Amino acid sequence: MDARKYVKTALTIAGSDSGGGAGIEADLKTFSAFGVHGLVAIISVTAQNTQEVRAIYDVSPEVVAKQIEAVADDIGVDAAKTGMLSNAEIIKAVARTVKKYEFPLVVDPVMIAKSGAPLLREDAMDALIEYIIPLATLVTPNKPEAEKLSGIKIETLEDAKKAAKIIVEELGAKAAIVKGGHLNLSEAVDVLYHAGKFREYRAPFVEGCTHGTGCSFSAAITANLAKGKGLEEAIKVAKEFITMGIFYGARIGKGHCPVNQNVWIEIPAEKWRVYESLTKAVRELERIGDRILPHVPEVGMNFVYALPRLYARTPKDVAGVKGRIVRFGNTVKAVGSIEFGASSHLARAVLKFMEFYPEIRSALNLRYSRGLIDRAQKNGFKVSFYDRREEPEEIKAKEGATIPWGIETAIKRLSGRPDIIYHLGDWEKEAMVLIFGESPEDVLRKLKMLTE
Ligand SMILES: Nc1ncnc2c1ncn2[C@@H]1O[C@H](COP(=O)(O)OP(=O)(O)OP(=O)(O)O)[C@@H](O)[C@H]1O
Ligand SMILES: Cc1ncc(CO)c(N)n1
Repeated sequence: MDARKYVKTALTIAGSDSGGGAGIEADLKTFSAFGVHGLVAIISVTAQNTQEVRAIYDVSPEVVAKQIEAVADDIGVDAAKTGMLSNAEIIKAVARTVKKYEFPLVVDPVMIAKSGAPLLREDAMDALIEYIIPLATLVTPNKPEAEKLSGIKIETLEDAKKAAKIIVEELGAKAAIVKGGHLNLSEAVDVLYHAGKFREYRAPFVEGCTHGTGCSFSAAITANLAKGKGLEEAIKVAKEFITMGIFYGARIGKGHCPVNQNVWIEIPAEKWRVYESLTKAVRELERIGDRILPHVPEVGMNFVYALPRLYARTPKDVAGVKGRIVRFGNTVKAVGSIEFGASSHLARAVLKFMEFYPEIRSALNLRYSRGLIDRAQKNGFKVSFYDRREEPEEIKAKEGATIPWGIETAIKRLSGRPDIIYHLGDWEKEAMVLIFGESPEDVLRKLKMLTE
Protein backbone atom coordinates (compact mmCIF):
# COMPACT_ATOMS: atom_id res chain seq x y z
CA MET A 1 0.00 0.00 0.00
CA ASP A 2 1.32 3.44 -0.88
CA ALA A 3 0.13 5.52 2.06
CA ARG A 4 1.41 8.65 0.37
CA LYS A 5 -1.62 8.88 -1.82
CA TYR A 6 -3.82 9.46 1.24
CA VAL A 7 -2.01 12.68 2.12
CA LYS A 8 -3.12 15.53 -0.08
CA THR A 9 -1.01 18.63 -0.62
CA ALA A 10 -1.89 22.26 -1.27
CA LEU A 11 0.54 25.00 -2.23
CA THR A 12 0.19 28.66 -1.33
CA ILE A 13 2.07 31.24 -3.36
CA ALA A 14 1.66 34.34 -1.22
CA GLY A 15 3.12 36.87 1.18
CA SER A 16 3.89 36.34 4.84
CA ASP A 17 1.96 38.27 7.51
CA SER A 18 4.05 38.52 10.68
CA GLY A 19 0.83 38.96 12.66
CA GLY A 20 -0.19 35.44 11.66
CA GLY A 21 -3.62 36.65 10.53
CA ALA A 22 -3.55 36.68 6.74
CA GLY A 23 -1.29 35.54 3.90
CA ILE A 24 0.85 32.41 4.07
CA GLU A 25 0.13 31.95 7.78
CA ALA A 26 -3.66 31.98 7.32
CA ASP A 27 -3.31 29.63 4.36
CA LEU A 28 -1.21 27.07 6.22
CA LYS A 29 -3.56 27.05 9.21
CA THR A 30 -6.50 26.60 6.86
CA PHE A 31 -4.81 23.73 5.01
CA SER A 32 -4.15 22.08 8.38
CA ALA A 33 -7.74 22.52 9.46
CA PHE A 34 -8.79 20.47 6.44
CA GLY A 35 -6.12 17.82 7.00
CA VAL A 36 -4.13 18.81 3.92
CA HIS A 37 -0.33 19.09 3.94
CA GLY A 38 0.62 22.71 3.20
CA LEU A 39 3.44 23.78 0.89
CA VAL A 40 4.67 27.34 0.44
CA ALA A 41 6.28 29.67 -2.04
CA ILE A 42 6.83 32.94 -0.17
CA ILE A 43 6.76 35.91 -2.49
CA SER A 44 7.13 38.68 0.08
CA VAL A 45 7.85 39.24 3.73
CA THR A 46 5.58 41.83 5.33
CA ALA A 47 6.08 43.40 8.74
CA GLN A 48 2.42 43.48 9.69
CA ASN A 49 0.06 43.41 12.64
CA THR A 50 -3.68 43.84 13.12
CA GLN A 51 -3.37 47.60 12.56
CA GLU A 52 -0.86 48.25 9.80
CA VAL A 53 1.70 47.03 7.29
CA ARG A 54 5.06 48.53 8.32
CA ALA A 55 7.35 47.10 5.66
CA ILE A 56 7.28 44.92 2.56
CA TYR A 57 10.34 43.01 1.37
CA ASP A 58 9.84 41.10 -1.88
CA VAL A 59 11.63 37.85 -2.63
CA SER A 60 13.38 37.69 -6.02
CA PRO A 61 11.30 36.23 -8.90
CA GLU A 62 13.96 33.49 -9.35
CA VAL A 63 13.62 32.31 -5.77
CA VAL A 64 9.83 32.39 -6.04
CA ALA A 65 10.01 30.11 -9.10
CA LYS A 66 12.54 27.83 -7.40
CA GLN A 67 10.24 27.35 -4.39
CA ILE A 68 7.34 26.29 -6.62
CA GLU A 69 9.54 23.92 -8.63
CA ALA A 70 11.17 22.43 -5.55
CA VAL A 71 7.88 21.28 -4.06
CA ALA A 72 6.10 20.44 -7.32
CA ASP A 73 8.96 18.28 -8.65
CA ASP A 74 9.42 16.21 -5.53
CA ILE A 75 6.29 16.28 -3.41
CA GLY A 76 3.60 17.05 -5.97
CA VAL A 77 0.84 19.61 -5.69
CA ASP A 78 -2.84 18.60 -5.63
CA ALA A 79 -4.07 22.21 -5.76
CA ALA A 80 -2.52 25.67 -5.41
CA LYS A 81 -3.55 29.23 -4.66
CA THR A 82 -2.02 32.63 -5.11
CA GLY A 83 -2.41 35.51 -2.66
CA MET A 84 -0.36 38.70 -2.48
CA LEU A 85 1.85 38.76 -5.60
CA SER A 86 3.33 42.24 -5.04
CA ASN A 87 4.95 43.13 -8.37
CA ALA A 88 4.91 42.45 -12.11
CA GLU A 89 8.19 40.51 -12.19
CA ILE A 90 6.97 38.07 -9.55
CA ILE A 91 3.66 37.71 -11.37
CA LYS A 92 5.43 36.75 -14.60
CA ALA A 93 7.71 34.28 -12.80
CA VAL A 94 4.72 32.65 -11.06
CA ALA A 95 2.76 32.38 -14.33
CA ARG A 96 5.72 30.90 -16.19
CA THR A 97 6.32 28.34 -13.47
CA VAL A 98 2.80 27.15 -12.66
CA LYS A 99 2.12 26.65 -16.39
CA LYS A 100 4.61 23.76 -16.33
CA TYR A 101 2.33 21.82 -13.97
CA GLU A 102 -1.29 20.82 -14.14
CA PHE A 103 -2.69 21.52 -10.68
CA PRO A 104 -5.88 23.57 -10.23
CA LEU A 105 -5.07 27.18 -9.33
CA VAL A 106 -7.23 29.42 -7.14
CA VAL A 107 -6.34 33.08 -7.61
CA ASP A 108 -7.15 35.43 -4.73
CA PRO A 109 -6.36 38.74 -6.44
CA VAL A 110 -5.08 40.46 -3.29
CA MET A 111 -4.66 44.21 -3.83
CA ILE A 112 -5.14 46.07 -0.55
CA ALA A 113 -4.90 44.89 3.09
CA LYS A 114 -7.82 45.42 5.52
CA SER A 115 -5.66 48.12 7.10
CA GLY A 116 -5.52 49.97 3.75
CA ALA A 117 -1.94 49.19 2.69
CA PRO A 118 -1.40 48.30 -0.99
CA LEU A 119 -0.10 44.74 -1.47
CA LEU A 120 0.01 44.89 -5.27
CA ARG A 121 1.89 47.69 -7.05
CA GLU A 122 -0.28 49.93 -9.22
CA ASP A 123 1.77 48.99 -12.29
CA ALA A 124 1.31 45.26 -11.66
CA MET A 125 -2.47 45.22 -12.24
CA ASP A 126 -2.09 44.68 -16.00
CA ALA A 127 0.36 41.82 -15.46
CA LEU A 128 -2.08 40.16 -13.06
CA ILE A 129 -4.84 40.37 -15.67
CA GLU A 130 -2.63 39.31 -18.54
CA TYR A 131 -0.60 36.47 -17.00
CA ILE A 132 -2.37 35.09 -13.93
CA ILE A 133 -6.14 35.39 -14.40
CA PRO A 134 -6.20 33.21 -17.56
CA LEU A 135 -4.53 30.39 -15.60
CA ALA A 136 -7.13 30.45 -12.83
CA THR A 137 -9.49 27.60 -12.08
CA LEU A 138 -11.25 30.15 -9.87
CA VAL A 139 -10.71 33.86 -9.11
CA THR A 140 -11.98 35.09 -5.71
CA PRO A 141 -12.16 38.91 -5.74
CA ASN A 142 -13.87 41.03 -3.10
CA LYS A 143 -15.89 44.03 -4.24
CA PRO A 144 -13.05 46.53 -4.87
CA GLU A 145 -10.91 43.83 -6.51
CA ALA A 146 -13.78 42.74 -8.77
CA GLU A 147 -14.31 46.40 -9.75
CA LYS A 148 -10.65 46.75 -10.74
CA LEU A 149 -10.64 43.50 -12.71
CA SER A 150 -13.96 43.95 -14.48
CA GLY A 151 -13.90 47.71 -14.87
CA ILE A 152 -17.49 48.07 -13.63
CA LYS A 153 -18.85 49.62 -10.42
CA ILE A 154 -20.44 47.11 -8.03
CA GLU A 155 -23.31 48.12 -5.75
CA THR A 156 -25.84 45.31 -6.09
CA LEU A 157 -25.88 41.57 -6.46
CA GLU A 158 -26.67 42.03 -10.15
CA ASP A 159 -23.49 44.10 -10.56
CA ALA A 160 -21.50 41.39 -8.76
CA LYS A 161 -22.88 38.82 -11.22
CA LYS A 162 -21.92 41.00 -14.18
CA ALA A 163 -18.38 41.39 -12.85
CA ALA A 164 -18.00 37.63 -12.27
CA LYS A 165 -19.13 36.98 -15.84
CA ILE A 166 -16.68 39.54 -17.28
CA ILE A 167 -13.78 37.97 -15.33
CA VAL A 168 -14.60 34.60 -16.89
CA GLU A 169 -15.72 35.52 -20.38
CA GLU A 170 -13.42 38.43 -21.08
CA LEU A 171 -10.37 37.80 -18.87
CA GLY A 172 -10.26 34.04 -19.39
CA ALA A 173 -10.61 32.54 -15.90
CA LYS A 174 -12.51 29.24 -15.69
CA ALA A 175 -14.70 30.55 -12.86
CA ALA A 176 -15.03 33.61 -10.65
CA ILE A 177 -16.69 34.21 -7.30
CA VAL A 178 -17.32 37.81 -6.30
CA LYS A 179 -17.43 38.00 -2.50
CA GLY A 180 -20.02 40.06 -0.72
CA GLY A 181 -18.10 40.84 2.48
CA HIS A 182 -17.84 44.50 1.40
CA LEU A 183 -21.31 44.77 -0.14
CA ASN A 184 -23.90 46.37 2.09
CA LEU A 185 -26.40 43.55 1.90
CA SER A 186 -28.33 41.95 4.75
CA GLU A 187 -26.41 38.69 4.27
CA ALA A 188 -22.84 37.79 3.23
CA VAL A 189 -23.65 36.70 -0.33
CA ASP A 190 -21.00 35.53 -2.79
CA VAL A 191 -21.83 34.95 -6.46
CA LEU A 192 -20.11 32.32 -8.52
CA TYR A 193 -20.04 32.28 -12.31
CA HIS A 194 -19.00 28.86 -13.51
CA ALA A 195 -19.72 26.80 -16.63
CA GLY A 196 -22.14 29.41 -17.94
CA LYS A 197 -24.22 29.52 -14.74
CA PHE A 198 -24.54 31.62 -11.62
CA ARG A 199 -24.72 30.23 -8.12
CA GLU A 200 -25.13 32.15 -4.87
CA TYR A 201 -23.57 31.27 -1.54
CA ARG A 202 -25.29 32.87 1.42
CA ALA A 203 -24.46 33.13 5.12
CA PRO A 204 -25.62 35.50 7.85
CA PHE A 205 -23.34 38.47 8.51
CA VAL A 206 -21.66 37.74 11.83
CA GLU A 207 -19.89 39.97 14.35
CA GLY A 208 -16.35 38.83 14.79
CA CYS A 209 -12.88 38.99 13.30
CA THR A 210 -12.29 39.67 9.62
CA HIS A 211 -8.52 40.04 9.13
CA GLY A 212 -7.51 37.27 6.75
CA THR A 213 -11.02 36.30 5.63
CA GLY A 214 -10.18 36.44 1.92
CA CYS A 215 -6.98 34.43 2.34
CA SER A 216 -8.61 31.78 4.53
CA PHE A 217 -11.65 31.49 2.27
CA SER A 218 -9.57 30.92 -0.88
CA ALA A 219 -7.24 28.56 1.03
CA ALA A 220 -10.25 26.54 2.20
CA ILE A 221 -11.47 26.22 -1.39
CA THR A 222 -7.95 25.16 -2.45
CA ALA A 223 -7.68 22.55 0.32
CA ASN A 224 -11.00 21.03 -0.68
CA LEU A 225 -10.03 20.96 -4.36
CA ALA A 226 -6.83 19.19 -3.27
CA LYS A 227 -9.00 16.62 -1.52
CA GLY A 228 -10.82 15.97 -4.78
CA LYS A 229 -14.05 17.89 -4.18
CA GLY A 230 -15.73 19.58 -7.12
CA LEU A 231 -15.54 23.38 -7.31
CA GLU A 232 -19.07 24.13 -6.11
CA GLU A 233 -18.85 21.70 -3.20
CA ALA A 234 -15.41 23.09 -2.23
CA ILE A 235 -16.86 26.60 -2.10
CA LYS A 236 -19.83 25.44 -0.02
CA VAL A 237 -17.54 23.97 2.64
CA ALA A 238 -15.27 27.03 2.54
CA LYS A 239 -18.26 29.30 3.13
CA GLU A 240 -19.27 27.37 6.27
CA PHE A 241 -15.66 27.39 7.43
CA ILE A 242 -15.18 31.14 7.01
CA THR A 243 -18.46 32.07 8.70
CA MET A 244 -17.48 30.00 11.74
CA GLY A 245 -13.91 31.36 11.67
CA ILE A 246 -15.14 34.96 11.70
CA PHE A 247 -17.68 34.32 14.48
CA TYR A 248 -15.16 32.65 16.79
CA GLY A 249 -12.36 35.01 15.69
CA ALA A 250 -9.13 35.28 17.67
CA ARG A 251 -9.59 38.51 19.65
CA ILE A 252 -5.98 39.68 19.62
CA GLY A 253 -4.29 42.97 18.71
CA LYS A 254 -5.75 46.47 18.66
CA GLY A 255 -6.92 46.57 15.02
CA HIS A 256 -8.80 44.08 12.84
CA CYS A 257 -8.55 40.79 14.71
CA PRO A 258 -7.90 37.63 12.66
CA VAL A 259 -10.15 34.76 11.64
CA ASN A 260 -9.81 31.65 13.80
CA GLN A 261 -9.12 28.72 11.46
CA ASN A 262 -8.76 26.25 14.33
CA VAL A 263 -12.45 26.24 15.21
CA TRP A 264 -13.21 24.03 12.27
CA ILE A 265 -11.44 21.13 13.99
CA GLU A 266 -11.28 22.36 17.55
CA ILE A 267 -15.03 22.50 18.17
CA PRO A 268 -15.70 18.95 16.96
CA ALA A 269 -12.61 17.74 18.86
CA GLU A 270 -13.65 19.49 22.08
CA LYS A 271 -17.20 18.19 21.70
CA TRP A 272 -15.85 14.68 21.59
CA ARG A 273 -13.64 15.25 24.65
CA VAL A 274 -16.59 16.68 26.56
CA TYR A 275 -18.83 13.80 25.52
CA GLU A 276 -16.30 11.13 26.47
CA SER A 277 -15.45 12.66 29.79
CA LEU A 278 -19.09 13.22 30.80
CA THR A 279 -20.07 9.71 29.70
CA LYS A 280 -17.36 8.22 31.93
CA ALA A 281 -18.38 10.39 34.87
CA VAL A 282 -22.07 9.51 34.56
CA ARG A 283 -21.16 5.81 34.52
CA GLU A 284 -19.15 6.32 37.70
CA LEU A 285 -22.06 8.20 39.25
CA GLU A 286 -24.35 5.26 38.50
CA ARG A 287 -21.77 2.92 40.03
CA ILE A 288 -21.80 4.81 43.34
CA GLY A 289 -25.55 5.44 43.02
CA ASP A 290 -26.50 3.94 46.39
CA ARG A 291 -24.81 6.73 48.33
CA ILE A 292 -26.15 9.43 45.98
CA LEU A 293 -29.74 8.22 46.33
CA PRO A 294 -30.67 10.28 49.42
CA HIS A 295 -29.49 13.45 47.67
CA VAL A 296 -31.47 13.12 44.43
CA PRO A 297 -33.91 16.03 44.10
CA GLU A 298 -37.60 15.46 43.25
CA VAL A 299 -36.97 17.05 39.83
CA GLY A 300 -34.03 14.74 39.21
CA MET A 301 -30.33 15.50 38.83
CA ASN A 302 -28.32 16.60 35.91
CA PHE A 303 -24.61 16.58 35.23
CA VAL A 304 -23.26 19.06 32.68
CA TYR A 305 -19.99 19.87 30.96
CA ALA A 306 -19.46 22.93 28.76
CA LEU A 307 -17.15 23.47 25.81
CA PRO A 308 -14.12 25.70 26.54
CA ARG A 309 -15.02 29.32 27.24
CA LEU A 310 -14.37 30.65 23.71
CA TYR A 311 -16.97 28.24 22.34
CA ALA A 312 -19.46 28.19 25.23
CA ARG A 313 -22.16 30.74 24.44
CA THR A 314 -25.59 29.11 24.79
CA PRO A 315 -26.99 25.93 26.45
CA LYS A 316 -26.43 24.20 23.09
CA ASP A 317 -22.70 24.43 23.85
CA VAL A 318 -23.13 22.50 27.10
CA ALA A 319 -23.54 18.72 27.25
CA GLY A 320 -25.91 17.17 29.75
CA VAL A 321 -28.07 14.10 30.30
CA LYS A 322 -31.27 14.02 28.28
CA GLY A 323 -34.21 13.37 30.62
CA ARG A 324 -31.93 13.89 33.67
CA ILE A 325 -30.59 11.37 36.21
CA VAL A 326 -33.21 9.78 38.48
CA ARG A 327 -33.65 7.32 41.35
CA PHE A 328 -33.74 3.74 40.06
CA GLY A 329 -34.12 0.90 42.55
CA ASN A 330 -31.25 1.29 44.99
CA THR A 331 -29.13 3.32 42.61
CA VAL A 332 -29.41 6.26 40.20
CA LYS A 333 -29.72 6.11 36.44
CA ALA A 334 -29.29 8.41 33.48
CA VAL A 335 -32.65 8.46 31.69
CA GLY A 336 -31.43 9.36 28.22
CA SER A 337 -28.20 9.83 26.33
CA ILE A 338 -25.62 12.57 26.70
CA GLU A 339 -26.35 15.42 24.33
CA PHE A 340 -25.42 19.03 23.80
CA GLY A 341 -28.36 21.23 24.72
CA ALA A 342 -29.91 18.54 26.96
CA SER A 343 -29.90 20.79 30.03
CA SER A 344 -31.26 24.27 30.33
CA HIS A 345 -31.14 25.20 34.07
CA LEU A 346 -27.81 23.72 35.00
CA ALA A 347 -26.29 24.70 31.65
CA ARG A 348 -27.18 28.34 32.26
CA ALA A 349 -25.69 28.13 35.76
CA VAL A 350 -22.36 26.93 34.35
CA LEU A 351 -22.37 29.49 31.53
CA LYS A 352 -22.81 32.29 34.08
CA PHE A 353 -20.14 30.81 36.36
CA MET A 354 -17.72 30.70 33.40
CA GLU A 355 -18.10 34.44 32.89
CA PHE A 356 -16.32 34.83 36.22
CA TYR A 357 -14.16 31.70 36.25
CA PRO A 358 -13.71 30.35 32.71
CA GLU A 359 -11.95 27.20 33.93
CA ILE A 360 -15.10 26.02 35.75
CA ARG A 361 -16.98 24.09 33.07
CA SER A 362 -18.87 21.35 34.87
CA ALA A 363 -21.68 21.11 37.44
CA LEU A 364 -24.11 18.74 39.11
CA ASN A 365 -27.19 19.42 41.26
CA LEU A 366 -28.30 17.73 44.49
CA ARG A 367 -31.24 18.09 46.84
CA TYR A 368 -30.44 20.62 49.55
CA SER A 369 -29.83 19.42 53.08
CA ARG A 370 -28.13 21.15 55.99
CA GLY A 371 -25.95 18.03 56.40
CA LEU A 372 -24.47 18.43 52.91
CA ILE A 373 -23.55 22.05 53.52
CA ASP A 374 -21.98 21.22 56.90
CA ARG A 375 -19.89 18.50 55.31
CA ALA A 376 -18.85 20.83 52.50
CA GLN A 377 -17.63 23.37 55.02
CA LYS A 378 -15.83 20.71 57.07
CA ASN A 379 -14.05 19.56 53.90
CA GLY A 380 -12.80 23.08 53.30
CA PHE A 381 -15.00 23.79 50.29
CA LYS A 382 -15.98 27.36 49.55
CA VAL A 383 -19.74 27.64 49.83
CA SER A 384 -22.01 30.46 48.74
CA PHE A 385 -25.77 30.86 48.30
CA TYR A 386 -28.56 32.97 46.87
CA ASP A 387 -32.03 33.66 48.14
CA ARG A 388 -34.79 33.46 45.58
CA ARG A 389 -36.91 35.80 47.72
CA GLU A 390 -34.39 38.58 47.01
CA GLU A 391 -34.77 38.23 43.27
CA PRO A 392 -35.68 41.58 41.67
CA GLU A 393 -39.08 41.75 39.95
CA GLU A 394 -37.62 42.55 36.52
CA ILE A 395 -35.45 39.39 36.67
CA LYS A 396 -38.44 37.29 37.78
CA ALA A 397 -40.35 38.54 34.77
CA LYS A 398 -37.63 37.42 32.35
CA GLU A 399 -37.74 33.82 31.17
CA GLY A 400 -34.62 31.92 32.23
CA ALA A 401 -33.04 34.85 34.08
CA THR A 402 -33.37 33.58 37.67
CA ILE A 403 -30.48 31.11 37.63
CA PRO A 404 -27.89 33.41 36.05
CA TRP A 405 -28.93 36.11 38.52
CA GLY A 406 -28.63 33.66 41.43
CA ILE A 407 -25.21 32.40 40.38
CA GLU A 408 -23.90 35.93 39.90
CA THR A 409 -25.27 36.99 43.29
CA ALA A 410 -23.67 33.99 45.00
CA ILE A 411 -20.31 34.48 43.30
CA LYS A 412 -20.18 38.18 44.19
CA ARG A 413 -21.11 37.46 47.81
CA LEU A 414 -17.91 35.47 48.31
CA SER A 415 -14.30 36.52 47.92
CA GLY A 416 -12.77 33.72 45.89
CA ARG A 417 -14.21 30.98 43.74
CA PRO A 418 -17.06 28.90 45.18
CA ASP A 419 -17.10 25.11 44.93
CA ILE A 420 -20.71 24.95 45.93
CA ILE A 421 -23.68 27.27 45.55
CA TYR A 422 -27.04 26.52 47.20
CA HIS A 423 -30.45 28.13 47.48
CA LEU A 424 -33.23 27.35 49.93
CA GLY A 425 -36.02 27.28 47.41
CA ASP A 426 -39.19 29.28 47.19
CA TRP A 427 -42.87 28.72 46.45
CA GLU A 428 -42.93 25.49 44.39
CA LYS A 429 -39.16 25.64 43.93
CA GLU A 430 -37.13 22.88 45.49
CA ALA A 431 -34.06 23.84 47.55
CA MET A 432 -30.92 22.85 45.65
CA VAL A 433 -27.15 22.43 45.99
CA LEU A 434 -24.96 22.90 42.93
CA ILE A 435 -21.43 21.47 42.86
CA PHE A 436 -19.07 23.16 40.40
CA GLY A 437 -15.74 21.94 39.04
CA GLU A 438 -13.29 22.20 36.19
CA SER A 439 -14.36 18.87 34.71
CA PRO A 440 -16.84 16.08 35.47
CA GLU A 441 -14.02 14.22 37.27
CA ASP A 442 -13.41 17.25 39.45
CA VAL A 443 -17.13 17.49 40.29
CA LEU A 444 -17.25 13.76 41.07
CA ARG A 445 -14.26 14.10 43.38
CA LYS A 446 -16.08 16.82 45.33
CA LEU A 447 -19.31 14.82 45.30
CA LYS A 448 -17.55 11.77 46.75
CA MET A 449 -16.08 13.85 49.56
CA LEU A 450 -19.56 15.18 50.38
CA THR A 451 -21.33 11.82 50.37
CA GLU A 452 -18.76 9.55 52.00
N1 LIG B 1 -18.95 39.75 8.76
C1 LIG B 1 -19.05 38.68 7.96
N2 LIG B 1 -19.93 37.69 8.26
C2 LIG B 1 -20.04 36.59 7.49
N3 LIG B 1 -19.32 36.40 6.38
C3 LIG B 1 -18.44 37.34 6.01
C4 LIG B 1 -18.24 38.54 6.77
N4 LIG B 1 -17.28 39.29 6.17
C5 LIG B 1 -16.88 38.59 5.10
N5 LIG B 1 -17.57 37.41 4.97
C6 LIG B 1 -17.38 36.35 3.99
O1 LIG B 1 -16.01 35.96 4.06
C7 LIG B 1 -15.51 35.60 2.78
C8 LIG B 1 -14.32 36.52 2.46
O2 LIG B 1 -14.83 37.73 1.97
P1 LIG B 1 -14.20 39.20 2.08
O3 LIG B 1 -14.97 40.01 1.10
O4 LIG B 1 -14.20 39.65 3.49
O5 LIG B 1 -12.73 38.94 1.62
P2 LIG B 1 -11.51 39.94 1.53
O6 LIG B 1 -11.97 41.32 1.54
O7 LIG B 1 -10.73 39.47 0.37
O8 LIG B 1 -10.74 39.64 2.89
P3 LIG B 1 -9.23 40.11 3.32
O9 LIG B 1 -8.75 41.07 2.31
O10 LIG B 1 -9.37 40.67 4.69
O11 LIG B 1 -8.42 38.87 3.38
C9 LIG B 1 -16.70 35.73 1.85
O12 LIG B 1 -17.35 34.49 1.75
C10 LIG B 1 -17.59 36.75 2.54
O13 LIG B 1 -18.93 36.66 2.14
C1 LIG C 1 0.71 39.04 3.38
C2 LIG C 1 -0.73 39.38 3.22
N1 LIG C 1 -1.45 38.79 2.25
C3 LIG C 1 -2.76 39.09 2.09
C4 LIG C 1 -3.38 40.02 2.90
C5 LIG C 1 -4.84 40.35 2.66
O1 LIG C 1 -5.60 40.46 3.74
C6 LIG C 1 -2.58 40.63 3.92
N2 LIG C 1 -3.11 41.53 4.78
N3 LIG C 1 -1.29 40.29 4.05
